[in-house]
Amino acid sequence: MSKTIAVNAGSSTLKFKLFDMPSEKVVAEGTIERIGEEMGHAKIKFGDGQKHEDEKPFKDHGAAVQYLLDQLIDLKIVQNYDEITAVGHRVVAGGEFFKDSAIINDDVIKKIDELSEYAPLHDPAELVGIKAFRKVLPNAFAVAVFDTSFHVNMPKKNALYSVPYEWYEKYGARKYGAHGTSHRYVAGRAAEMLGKPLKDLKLITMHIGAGASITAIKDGQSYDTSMGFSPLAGITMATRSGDVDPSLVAFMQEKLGVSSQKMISILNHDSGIKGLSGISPDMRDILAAANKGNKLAQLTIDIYVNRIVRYVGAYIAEMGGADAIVFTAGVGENSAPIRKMVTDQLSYFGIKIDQDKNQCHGVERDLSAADAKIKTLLIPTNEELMIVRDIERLRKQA
Ligand SMILES: Nc1ncnc2c1ncn2[C@@H]1O[C@H](COP(=O)(O)OP(=O)(O)O)[C@@H](O)[C@H]1O
Ligand SMILES: CC(=O)OP(=O)(O)O
Ligand SMILES: [Mg+2]
Repeated sequence: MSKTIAVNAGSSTLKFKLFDMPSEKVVAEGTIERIGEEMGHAKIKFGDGQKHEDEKPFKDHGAAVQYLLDQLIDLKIVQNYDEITAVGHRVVAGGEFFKDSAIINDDVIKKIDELSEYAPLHDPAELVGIKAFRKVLPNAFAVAVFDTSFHVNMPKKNALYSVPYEWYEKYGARKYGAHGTSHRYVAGRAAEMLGKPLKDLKLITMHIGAGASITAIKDGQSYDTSMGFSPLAGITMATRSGDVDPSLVAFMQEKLGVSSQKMISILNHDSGIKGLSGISPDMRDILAAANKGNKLAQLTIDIYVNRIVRYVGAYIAEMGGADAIVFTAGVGENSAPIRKMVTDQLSYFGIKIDQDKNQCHGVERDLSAADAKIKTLLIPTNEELMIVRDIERLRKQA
């Protein structure tokens, strides 16, 4: 039996799933969290319910990938790397070039490298993973699955900025969005849960993790999304600001006497939940601090919830209604209080959850109250499964 590994590098995490193929049975999976922070955490599940955990710093994604490769052998998850015959990598920015997943070769690597400026927090880290796996698995069938592919055909009226049109023609200045693999997966699951074809549904999928984006899905396709030219735009994130007035950026750049590159770095790394609260980029810490009466933590939560509500409201208007909203990713899957705050504020639209059903995390569940007009679904994302399915699809075509 051959094995396929899906590698998913997020801004603060490295996740993997190892599948037995063709059964798609997950034989090992793990997450390395809090990469780049003072203390990191690794969790690997494998075998018959065996678990391995480590509390140690991972200075960057390179360290995390090396750790993962070492553990595959040390924990005897595989005897030999050759057992893994296919590998899929999540890549955030594929620009307009990658309209679909792609078989990795030197040209594809070069192109991803070129596109890195569109997603500086992600693509370089993902390239580290691609190259490290290529070294130990030189013969594996390797595929890159792009976050942006799902959004690439969104209507131009939603993708373009109100700036000189030639910026788009000459430089590709448009909204690319991200998390497409996740939005695509949860939309498909939502259609199954609702028992209707995806193309007949209007959905709003809220991928709220360390990075976060909200997507309006209509006719089975991405119709609009909150991330922009890069994953810096949209709602408040762990360390990313989300939308800000560009004039403020220029103003602050002058006040702080920093370069535009430094300014973008501050907006990417030192803003969002972390910058507002001064406590932590992690919503768990902010909720705990707010519970103890920390006012800035409470304000951070209020801003965070407001941005989500703002986009959901906008997308209901843009699509002329919605059948369901979907919570997914780290915060969406695990935080009942955030789900409650968001849905409470959306009650005007007939969004209403059952508070008992909401007391759960990480399970697929319809959270809607009996009299809700728009359904609220909780759907744990599974980008890795989508990656594995894309690998199989491309393998058949190859
Ligand atoms: N129980 C929880 N309550 C609130 N937030 C949580 C909880 N569990 C995880 N999170 C949040 O999820 C984030 C990670 O989301 P995830 O989607 O896994 O990350 P990434 O964006 O790196 O893929 C963490 O930064 C943390 O803020
Ligand atoms: C694009 C993006 O923000 O990804 P992540 O949420 O994994 O950081
Ligand atoms: Mg992620």
